[in-house]
Amino acid sequence: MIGRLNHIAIAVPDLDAAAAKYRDQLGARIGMQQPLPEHGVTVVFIDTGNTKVELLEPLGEGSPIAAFLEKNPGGGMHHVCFEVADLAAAIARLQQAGARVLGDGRPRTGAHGNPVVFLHPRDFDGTLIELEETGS
Ligand SMILES: CC[C@@H](C(=O)O)C(=O)SCCNC(=O)CCNC(=O)[C@H](O)C(C)(C)COP(=O)(O)OP(=O)(O)OC[C@H]1O[C@@H](n2cnc3c(N)ncnc32)[C@H](O)[C@@H]1OP(=O)(O)O
Ligand SMILES: [Co+2]
Repeated sequence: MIGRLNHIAIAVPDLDAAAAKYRDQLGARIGMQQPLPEHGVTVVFIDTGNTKVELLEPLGEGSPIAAFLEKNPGGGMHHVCFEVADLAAAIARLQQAGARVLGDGRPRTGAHGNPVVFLHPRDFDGTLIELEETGS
């Protein structure tokens, strides 16, 4: 069911500082900062060729990454995102198996304009998983 690894997300306390490190020390190509208030985060994507890194900084009150950064003030690996061709079918299969789709269980529009959902980390060995419908 899952396809390519679309991105690995890293929560950071300071997005400008993190992006500068990837650019200046790792020689990475840094995308534009995207504030996504509907997701409570500001993101920067880094294209590594075979996948992407998503740097995440909290935005606004009640950010879903706020508690994570309180526990990990220096930042850390936050989630992995896999591509799926049919998100509705994936959700049905996961819920049938007892996995929890976060929020109201319905897809939202993610940073790439595609439908996304998140799966509870306790159901996947302590890893928060994002599924993104890419249609391929
Ligand atoms: C920009 C859009 C999009 C994209 O297109 O790429 C994004 O990536 S947005 C990214 C941010 N959005 C989200 O993360 C949405 C889904 N996340 C959530 O709903 C919450 O973060 C969460 C997973 C429910 C956790 O919320 P939190 O407030 O931290 O709840 P708890 O403290 O109750 O945590 C429960 C449990 O889970 C552990 N946890 C929390 N976050 C993670 C994590 N990132 N990875 C692994 N484990 C995590 C937390 O430690 C608790 O564990 P226990 O203490 O063992 O109960
Ligand atoms: Co993501």
